[in-house]
Amino acid sequence: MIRFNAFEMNCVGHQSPGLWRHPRDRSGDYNTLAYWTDLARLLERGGFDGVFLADVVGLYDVFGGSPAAALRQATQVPVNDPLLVVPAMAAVTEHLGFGVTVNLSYEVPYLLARRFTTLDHLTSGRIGWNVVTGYLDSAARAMGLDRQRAHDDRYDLAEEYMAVAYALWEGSWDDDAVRRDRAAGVYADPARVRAIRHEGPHFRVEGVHLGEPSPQRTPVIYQAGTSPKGRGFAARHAECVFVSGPSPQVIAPRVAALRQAAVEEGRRPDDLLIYALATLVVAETDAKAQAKLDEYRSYVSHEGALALMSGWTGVDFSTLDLDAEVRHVENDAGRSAMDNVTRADPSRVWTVREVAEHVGIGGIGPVFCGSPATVCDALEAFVAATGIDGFNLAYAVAHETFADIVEFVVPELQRRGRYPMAYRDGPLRRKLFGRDRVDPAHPAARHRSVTGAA
Ligand SMILES: Cc1cc2nc3c(=O)[nH]c(=O)nc-3n(C[C@H](O)[C@H](O)[C@H](O)COP(=O)(O)O)c2cc1C
Repeated sequence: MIRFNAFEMNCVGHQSPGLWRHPRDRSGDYNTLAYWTDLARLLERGGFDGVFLADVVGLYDVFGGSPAAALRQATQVPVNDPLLVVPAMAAVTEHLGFGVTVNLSYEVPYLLARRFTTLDHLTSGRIGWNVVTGYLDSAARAMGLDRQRAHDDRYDLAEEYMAVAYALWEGSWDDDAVRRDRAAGVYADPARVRAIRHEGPHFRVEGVHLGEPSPQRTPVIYQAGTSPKGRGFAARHAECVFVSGPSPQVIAPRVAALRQAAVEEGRRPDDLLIYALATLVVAETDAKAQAKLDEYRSYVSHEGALALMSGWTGVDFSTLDLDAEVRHVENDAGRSAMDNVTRADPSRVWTVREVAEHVGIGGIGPVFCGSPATVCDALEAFVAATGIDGFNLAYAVAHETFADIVEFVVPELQRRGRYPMAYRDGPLRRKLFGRDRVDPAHPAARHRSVTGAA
């Protein structure tokens, strides 16, 4: 089976800088409820596993040393809170999952754990957390730091953060703690609820989790870092992993390394569902699809694309000649973004111009363009070449790109027996993995048997 996620963000244009100017693009309506409820209904009609909401808490101000280009081009700014649109989407759907990005570097674990518990209740167990640590110094400065933590230290902090969150979700309330016994006048049995006690280098927490047990308790954990340190984190914690790169040559070794790392952590290779970034431009015929893509491309903003790339990599692309070759640099921004256009595929050399053109539609992932048959052939070939489980689909034009996928691609994949015909019932984790609670081999499960009363 090939699985689909929709890649979205509570902002304008997300991964296709400049296309907000397209006359049919709706992403400028991101600050209305109808934008999100229409999207949710559409994706559920197409049997998508979920909508994955990206987020950043800073501005893309690396390009030209200022946020001017990002602001001009709506390069992931303005950006609203991703968690707050989830209840509206949940209210109009029954099955769609919600993988929501929250950067833990600037959130208190005790409060964030409660927000996820709240959403797990309100979505009937359809919430997931894309755990990120950020890559923008602008975010760190806005939060009172001089710069962000060093790359690998961010993952160390994340490791401790997860232990606190798991203890709150899994260890504070027993399964039978909530009695709701009207006759006895007992809502919750105090003997079955306890404070978690954590003391580590970054966090000291003593407290009872504020929310009562939700359907999944721990949200489905998503992760998207593929540096060696990021991969280790994913191998321990992630249930779903998002990878991105321009070609199977870049993606395949990352997928193999992730599954191998999961095995080294005592998990099974298929305990990870891996989704690769891609954008599909599809129409009745190859010629019509190509015409559509050409028209989309005429709206691409190169400045916006390079502002994005500069933010992801921490390298100011405005200082480079458009025809210069992109060379590898290591710094404290994201590592995989730079690798994608440098050392991940030594057979391919990228100029700055080529990066701008490529990133302009759907970010750093590939664009598959053509008739339903052509696109489905390409998707099947990509899966066979990489070992991924599905695609994290970006849009060129909101919501037209997803509407085309639901109309053209999903039925063709179903006809080929490569796409689910219906959702499974139950929480997101049951739909994806056949169980409501984390697998016993997952580190969250270790926090289940805490003893001692509050
Ligand atoms: C498909 C995809 C989506 C991502 N979404 C976000 C996001 O929404 N917010 C964020 O701060 N980082 C996001 N990231 C960045 C990762 O969380 C991570 O910081 C980045 O890939 C660098 O990690 P690495 O150096 O371990 O590779 C995303 C990465 C990928 C591949």
